[in-house]
Amino acid sequence: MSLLEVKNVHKTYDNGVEVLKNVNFSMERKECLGLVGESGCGKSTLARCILQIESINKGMIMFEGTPLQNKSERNLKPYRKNIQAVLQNPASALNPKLRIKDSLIDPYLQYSSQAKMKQFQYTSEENFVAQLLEAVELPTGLAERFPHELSGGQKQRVTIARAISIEPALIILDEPASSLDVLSQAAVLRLLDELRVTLDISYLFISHDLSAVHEMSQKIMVMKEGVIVDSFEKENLFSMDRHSYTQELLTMFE
Ligand SMILES: Nc1ncnc2c1ncn2[C@@H]1O[C@H](COP(=O)(O)OP(=O)(O)OP(=O)(O)O)[C@@H](O)[C@H]1O
Repeated sequence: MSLLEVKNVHKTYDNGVEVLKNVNFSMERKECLGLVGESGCGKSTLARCILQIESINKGMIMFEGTPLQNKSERNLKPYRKNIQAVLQNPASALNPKLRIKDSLIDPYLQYSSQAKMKQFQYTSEENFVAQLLEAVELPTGLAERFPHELSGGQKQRVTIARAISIEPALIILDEPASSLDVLSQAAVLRLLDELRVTLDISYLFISHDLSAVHEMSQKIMVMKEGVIVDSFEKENLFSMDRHSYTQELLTMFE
């Protein structure tokens, strides 16, 4: 059984614009699936539909074989624990009024009854926060600070630490490094790649940057105007039978 299955998904916003058109794909455990496409093609809408923040008009989104739509918030809780997200802007993901330690402990407090922990052991709040900061290569001294006292790269590492803290099966990474400078981008992507292997997590890695997607993913999907136009194993990116749009994106490949 696949970890995530997206079947014939259509999404139209209230303004009548059809943003997702018959989207189909599945994801396996421990893999990184890349989704690339230009701005406005519907990538973040798809992410929000999988996260059950946005409803779909047609189709099905299944996690470990169970359809997620039409579930009550109470019945969705185990899935919310298992599908976490790291988004583009870390500043808006962190509560400015909370110290880093309080932001880090919050998902565990919400989901501890659902969390079967393998990697991070909760013995005390201080120790748990220290394990998380260490996992994302931040000094433990940052625990007492507020978000505005951290750099963009450090803030994004904190949001990654929050996402992994409850050991989800899947993390949706929506442009996780795009707001950072080039050096921090590379460092954050390397960290994410290492964490996926250490923690046995799957990623849906969403980006407009084909080279970053190629670097991170085992499989790649290409989206254009709400349609998955191409889908292939990473090794086949340069193959001659790629869709013309993938070939267009390849001309910008760094
Ligand atoms: N809440 C909304 N209501 C109406 N239209 C929306 C809404 N959110 C997004 N859209 C529209 O849906 C389309 C897809 O947007 P989406 O954010 O999913 O694209 P994207 O590929 O993630 O783009 P980007 O990389 O710039 O974030 C765009 O035309 C956008 O204007």
